[in-house]
Amino acid sequence: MNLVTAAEMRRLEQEAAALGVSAAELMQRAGREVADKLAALLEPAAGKRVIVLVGPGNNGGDGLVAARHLKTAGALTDIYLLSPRGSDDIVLREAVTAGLSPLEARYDVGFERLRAALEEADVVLDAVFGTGLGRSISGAPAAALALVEEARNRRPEMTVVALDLPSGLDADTGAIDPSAVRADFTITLGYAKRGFFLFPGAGYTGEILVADIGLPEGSGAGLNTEVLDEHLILDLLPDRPADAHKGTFGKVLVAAGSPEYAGAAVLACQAAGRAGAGLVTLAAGKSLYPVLASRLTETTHLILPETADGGPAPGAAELIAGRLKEFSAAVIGPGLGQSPSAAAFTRALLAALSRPENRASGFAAVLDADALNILSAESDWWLKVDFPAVLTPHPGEMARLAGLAVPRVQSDRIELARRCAGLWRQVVVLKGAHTVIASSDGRAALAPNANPALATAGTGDVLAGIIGGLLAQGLAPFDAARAGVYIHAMAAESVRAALGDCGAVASDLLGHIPRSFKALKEHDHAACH
Ligand SMILES: NC(=O)C1=CN([C@@H]2O[C@H](COP(=O)(O)OP(=O)(O)OC[C@H]3O[C@@H](n4cnc5c(N)ncnc54)[C@H](O)[C@@H]3O)[C@@H](O)[C@H]2O)[C@H](O)CC1
Ligand SMILES: [K+]
Repeated sequence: MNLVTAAEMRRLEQEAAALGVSAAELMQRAGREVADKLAALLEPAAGKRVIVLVGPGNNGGDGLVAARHLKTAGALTDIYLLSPRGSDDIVLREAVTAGLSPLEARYDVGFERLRAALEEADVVLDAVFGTGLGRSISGAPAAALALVEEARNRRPEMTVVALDLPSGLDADTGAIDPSAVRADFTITLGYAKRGFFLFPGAGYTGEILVADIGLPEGSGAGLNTEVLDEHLILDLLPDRPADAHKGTFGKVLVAAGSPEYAGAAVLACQAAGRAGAGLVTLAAGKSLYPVLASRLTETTHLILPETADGGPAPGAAELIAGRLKEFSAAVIGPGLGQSPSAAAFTRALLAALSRPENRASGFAAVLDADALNILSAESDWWLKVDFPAVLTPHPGEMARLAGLAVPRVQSDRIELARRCAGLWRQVVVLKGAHTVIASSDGRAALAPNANPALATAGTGDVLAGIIGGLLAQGLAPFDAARAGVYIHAMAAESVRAALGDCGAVASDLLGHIPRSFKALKEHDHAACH
């Protein structure tokens, strides 16, 4: 599903106008679509009490058109003008002609009429501000939204529906005005807005419904930001031919683990296998072998010589380099640690991978965790990653890679990931609530959900393994990253459904990975038959 900024939405409206679909016509379609979707939510609409809060601009205009259609559908509809609208306002005149008597804030002393209406309302339709919000909300709009919040706290059965977006939510950044009211539903026009998938805004939309307002065919062609959905992911997943053998599904080399973080190697290897790789080989230090081998039944081992401190010895990377052509993918970093020996090993391994003669065609690697931290210690580090890679930083690792502070990373997640993917010429997976996946060609995708069950040690190792497993099966880096993030999120959702928000651990995800693939394919099968 494409996402837009406010400016992109305005451009689409202008393109529609150039094709003969006027703003007035778009408003009529928008209002009618909003009314239809709201009536479907209310089913039946007849007899339900709806109050439409109308702002000064086109968002308010949409609200007036919706109010008229809701009245026609039998809803007991009130319109409440937060600001005066011009006497030549066609949609206001149409509403009045249809028998709606607008209440006006300017005449409503102490907001008594609004308070009374809110005591009986089944639904509040928030048509105060949309993509034209330009400054902090104050005056009557702020007072009215505060009364909605109060009424909803008193009467939780009252439903708040945002028109296009919750008033006070920044369509581009997800920033929230203090007056913003959380919506139970957001009926958004044309395309969902980027701010719906950026916190704190992501916590204000409620369920998102997209209203088709008849933008011209292909209007989304120039858009470069999407939110992942199952149809997209299904198209990306590798085939599983019946006559397959383990070589069909590729071989992953995992360079991970250290005495302090042995579990990361276990999680990454198991996740790669669970994601469908044909064979997983773990390159880790000799002293770790007994522990890891006891935890990894299906994994084979490339045992590395060690230094006294338990890190990879010099020559360990060359040992791997000599076998690299056996592998279609690698996962480098989980639990490696940042000891001098681990740093030297990582740099040598990346240098070996940067020589094409060492790589199978189509090879790609996931660089995760300590591999990223070790890289970021060097200036122009991206010049040393001269092979296809998927970088999977969390915000702290991204900050170090980009040379920025974490708040700066978090304040501009989509565009920063996109810019860095272009500069570093790699796929960047910026993890966090609504993980961003950016490609060097300018495309960006967002994970559809934000799941606190993922905020625990080791889930990143699992994600790195899943992406490595998909790369091994021949997916291009951007495809493997998008599919991996989506499957990882699906697995987390089913873990949360089974275990709740607290107490799930990363290894709980593993069994849910194949189930997520299965659920996707069964859902597709059901949808097609
Ligand atoms: N997407 C589409 O194809 C269509 C969308 N429509 C709707 O248009 C709004 C955007 O309308 P716009 O008039 O640009 O702005 P708003 O209605 O969001 O804001 C109202 C108006 O208020 C002023 N303003 C801004 N911030 C404040 C503030 N804090 N306090 C007071 N006043 C403020 C400013 O002048 C704004 O212009 C979009 O969301 C859709 O709902 C089209 O109607 C149909 C096509
Ligand atoms: K709104």
